[in-house]
Amino acid sequence: MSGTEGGGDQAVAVQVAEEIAAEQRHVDRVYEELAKAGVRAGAVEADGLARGRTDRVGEARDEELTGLFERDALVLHAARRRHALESQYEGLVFGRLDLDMPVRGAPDATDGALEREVRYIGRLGVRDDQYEPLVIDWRAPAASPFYRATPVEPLGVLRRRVLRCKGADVVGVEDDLMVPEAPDDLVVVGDGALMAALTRSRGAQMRDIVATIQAHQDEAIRAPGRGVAEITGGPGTGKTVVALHRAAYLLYSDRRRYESGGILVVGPSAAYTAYIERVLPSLGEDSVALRSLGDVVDAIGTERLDPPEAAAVKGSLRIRPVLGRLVRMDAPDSPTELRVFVAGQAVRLDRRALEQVRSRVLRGHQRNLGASAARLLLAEAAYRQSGHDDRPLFLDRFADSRDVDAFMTAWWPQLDPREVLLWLADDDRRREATRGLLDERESSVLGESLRAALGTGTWSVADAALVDELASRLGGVQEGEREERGFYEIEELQDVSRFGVAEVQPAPGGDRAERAYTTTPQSLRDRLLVGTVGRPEEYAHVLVDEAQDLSPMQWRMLGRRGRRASWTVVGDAAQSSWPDARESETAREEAFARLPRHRFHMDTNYRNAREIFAYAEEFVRRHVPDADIPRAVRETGVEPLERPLGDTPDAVRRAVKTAVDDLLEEVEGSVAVITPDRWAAGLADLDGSASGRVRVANPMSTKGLEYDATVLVDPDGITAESPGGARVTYVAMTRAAHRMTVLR
Ligand SMILES: Nc1ncnc2c1ncn2[C@@H]1O[C@H](COP(=O)(O)OP(=O)(O)OP(=O)(O)O)[C@@H](O)[C@H]1O
Repeated sequence: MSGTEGGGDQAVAVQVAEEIAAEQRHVDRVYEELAKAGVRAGAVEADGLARGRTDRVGEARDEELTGLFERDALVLHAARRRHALESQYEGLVFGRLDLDMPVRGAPDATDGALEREVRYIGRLGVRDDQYEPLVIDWRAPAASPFYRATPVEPLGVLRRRVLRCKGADVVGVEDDLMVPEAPDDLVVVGDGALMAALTRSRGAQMRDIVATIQAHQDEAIRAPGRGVAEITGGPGTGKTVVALHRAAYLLYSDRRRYESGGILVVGPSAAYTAYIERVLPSLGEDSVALRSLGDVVDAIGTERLDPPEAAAVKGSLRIRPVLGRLVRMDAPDSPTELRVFVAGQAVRLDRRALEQVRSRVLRGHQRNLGASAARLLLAEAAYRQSGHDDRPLFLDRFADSRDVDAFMTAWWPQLDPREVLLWLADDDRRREATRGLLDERESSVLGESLRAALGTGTWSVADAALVDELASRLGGVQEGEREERGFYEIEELQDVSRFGVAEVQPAPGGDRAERAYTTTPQSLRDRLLVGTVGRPEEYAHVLVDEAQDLSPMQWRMLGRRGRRASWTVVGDAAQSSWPDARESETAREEAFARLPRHRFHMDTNYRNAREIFAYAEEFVRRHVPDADIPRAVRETGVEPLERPLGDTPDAVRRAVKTAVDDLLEEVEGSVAVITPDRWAAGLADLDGSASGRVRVANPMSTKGLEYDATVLVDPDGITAESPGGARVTYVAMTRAAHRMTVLR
């Protein structure tokens, strides 16, 4: 404790209580105003979000702010209705600045006249009836000294105070002094808010860090919206949490652009999206689309991972020409010649003639959009072959012919990209598609992986990018040309099985005329084809986390969603699990086109206690000499424990159980058992034990996550079985905040 002279603990406690009481009075006023604003806002809530756009820097003019605060109050009202703005530790108001600012309106700021100013900082801005600011949104320019001020460059700040609130109650204050001596009227209490935040136990979900953003993090958060912001740094340096705050900042700074254009946040797994999903709502923002990599493409949605060898083939750019061949192939059961009577004349076009027509059409059209062009070219070819003497008449009859209609349906069907991908499960087609492009082994691994999709009724995460690529080459399925499959007549249907449906149930609700139906897919194959793959939705901003793991094909998939977007890209090469970094880099550059780059490097590890990170550091230096090593800031005085693993499943289980029980005693929150697949089965039942505090996870699925404590099972086994080898083990070693036990 500093700034208090003499006096015992009791005197300090009294002082702290007084400070808390004073802050409580302000917080109470804020909530009162909010309640009033809520009533005022009711009528005009709808246009709240449409108002207010600020991209200015520096001091804002009052009139500008009025619009903003009003909007914020409205937005808050709406947000509260939706989420009741749940606040775990820091509430709506979390900060206070006491500044010495040049007297306003003074003829010359250099005359040294200063006046004291107090600003409260919160998740959203609130004004009173007189439009006096009660709380400033953390993203507003006027709030930036809260994050940027340092004792070296105080920016006018004397004291920065973090308020800890539970709901509407102030429960603590933590101060940082920015000047050598506190002025007499400013009390300074606490040990600093950052350490207090870092020592806390971690919940099941990531929290916002709005009260303790550090200056170098703030630079990345407030970086210009255009172009590509690249955030790099080692484990636990706050890359993810900073990127999420940046998304909230972008929405604030240019709401019109980012709210209507949309922000897409992509992470490695569903566990990751579940882990981060509360951060943005806690900042009052809920208009961001969170997706895992297996869930980016409509109608796919999967978490199943291919074996590493198959994932490597499917993720590489070398698969593109294979897909190119598929798009040109005959559909199964396609006719090999055209025989029709047109205008009294027999016509026959053989396979070669048909192929020529197809090639010409595909040069200028996507396949699903080329049927009309193909029909015109067929007509010309048929006319030439027929020797008919009246060209217009012949072409006219050809256009009207029912037989030609039937032929076209069979020869140029609308192709669902998923069905086309499944052609690779057929050995003959697969060989034809991969000949000279993939080696024997790669080709057969590819075939097996699609048979696995058919065998399980689920796509793999890598398949999503292939379906997306095929969809962009084939063009959207033209509904009019597709066989009618409307469910409006389904009640009359006796046999629905030919639609791939085993059971049809009227969905609850809705009147009869527009009643919807839920259907139970019939076979595993049909399950793969549920829904439709539409055009990719495009976004104004795309934020990619764990970017080092994206395959080149996945970069292309995201590129299609960000053709006009700005980007935030987060990653650490040393944690990469993708084998060919250079190929990935190429695809990534293509996605960013020529956008300007802004690079931010994070070098402080806020997650791992220093003792835990030292253990991981020693490991990674041996295996990845050029790893980006951050500096851990917090000590616990407790070294990671190393214990023997045992060599039978029973012995392993006993060792894990003991380690878990010990850790449950030592930490308050979560304990994860991170294990290679070979021991996973024997440990599965520990998952969810101790009232959900224990998690059993495989190393890949812990990417981006953190726990209070971890039991790292058989690190050598993890290295041996992961395609990313030691890099994946490094990920697993850097998940624990407070304690780690290693069984080897
Ligand atoms: N300024 C801060 N104040 C409080 N906590 C912070 C701060 N910066 C980061 N943290 C905490 O540090 C932890 C690690 O952050 P995060 O997961 O964003 O790191 P990361 O760089 O993405 O890690 P990794 O690459 O290992 O997944 C989180 O618990 C986060 O809340």
